[in-house]
Amino acid sequence: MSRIAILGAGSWGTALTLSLARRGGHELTLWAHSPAHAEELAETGENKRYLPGFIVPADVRITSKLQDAIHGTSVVLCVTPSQALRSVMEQIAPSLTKDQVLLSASKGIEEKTFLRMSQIMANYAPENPHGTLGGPSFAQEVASAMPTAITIAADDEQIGKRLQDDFSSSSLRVYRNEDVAGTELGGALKNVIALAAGVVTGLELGNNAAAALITRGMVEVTRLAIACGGRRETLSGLSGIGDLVLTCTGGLSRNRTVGVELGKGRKLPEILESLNGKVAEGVRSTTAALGLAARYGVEMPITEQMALILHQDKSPRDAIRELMSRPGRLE
Ligand SMILES: NC(=O)C1=CN([C@@H]2O[C@H](COP(=O)(O)OP(=O)(O)OC[C@H]3O[C@@H](n4cnc5c(N)ncnc54)[C@H](O)[C@@H]3O)[C@@H](O)[C@H]2O)C=CC1
Ligand SMILES: O=C(CO)COP(=O)(O)O
Repeated sequence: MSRIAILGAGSWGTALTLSLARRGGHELTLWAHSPAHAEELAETGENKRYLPGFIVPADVRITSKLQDAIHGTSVVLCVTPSQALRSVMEQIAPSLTKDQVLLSASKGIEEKTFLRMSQIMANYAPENPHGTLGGPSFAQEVASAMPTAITIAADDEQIGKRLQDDFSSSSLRVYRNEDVAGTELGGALKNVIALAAGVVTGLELGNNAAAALITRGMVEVTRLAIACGGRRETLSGLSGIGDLVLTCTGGLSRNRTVGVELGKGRKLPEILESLNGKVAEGVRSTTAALGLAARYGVEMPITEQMALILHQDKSPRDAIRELMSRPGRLE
């Protein structure tokens, strides 16, 4: 049995809580950022705002107090939006004991520092074991117990095996690897490409264009991940091509949806407003991805055009035209 704190009661934190509860054998605490949200969750069991239609079992403890949430747990699962992880780590670091495993399930890169989630966790808790959870996994489908395969990466093999066992169930198949950097970057960078795939769909450019975008997107994601220390095999796996395909083609993706709306000509602030507090990580990870690309001298033409659309109001049609008119090159 593990005592697990789930930090983040958005759709993914809630879906993982439901999945862990269904597996059974754990003591679970779910932390919600807002006290009002925690109160509503504790009272009704339903996460009406972020994952309506599912009931969190009554034996899952709900709290809005971070110290209470992590106290006495063996695993601390961080599932906040990426840009909020630093603030959570700052608050919990003084109370952590060295044996508590820190596992991130967020998919983003910190905007100002270009750091991955595990690097932020290691900054605040260098002696704690840590890992990351990735792979193609829409929260609604996991919450519905639809068959899903994910991957958990941890540098320490024994920790990885323990986490694999903790999360595995009849509807959640968990693979394992030791490439934390590759797994995190696969998850974060696919969001940028999903925005671009959405743009292509919103512009009604056809299936050929979408397939080209996904394929060339994968090339630049892989290039950067490898430059940052990731392994090519990881990018060919669930947290690379698996998550990229899901997010670029699945109607449930928030990132793809933002791209579709941009392609249709709507403006970013208005689109973000209509997400009603739900996070589309790619919007802020695009800048960080470009920062990393510059640091490592990696070419990322799709990411570059996506940044111009998002942050400099470039017309999506002009961005695609520019991608199409790049000089011919070897594949
Ligand atoms: N929803 C999904 O299907 C999946 C999401 N993820 C990742 O999980 C992470 C969390 O996303 P979702 O659960 O989808 O979020 P969401 O979009 O459902 O909800 C946003 C969450 O952020 C919280 N929040 C807002 N400001 C905060 C702050 N300052 N500090 C802490 N929390 C704050 C809100 O209370 C809410 O719980 C993201 O990195 C996302 O990429 C990963 C796999 C699947
Ligand atoms: O990461 C996801 C599925 O694996 C969810 O993607 P979105 O954040 O685009 O909804």
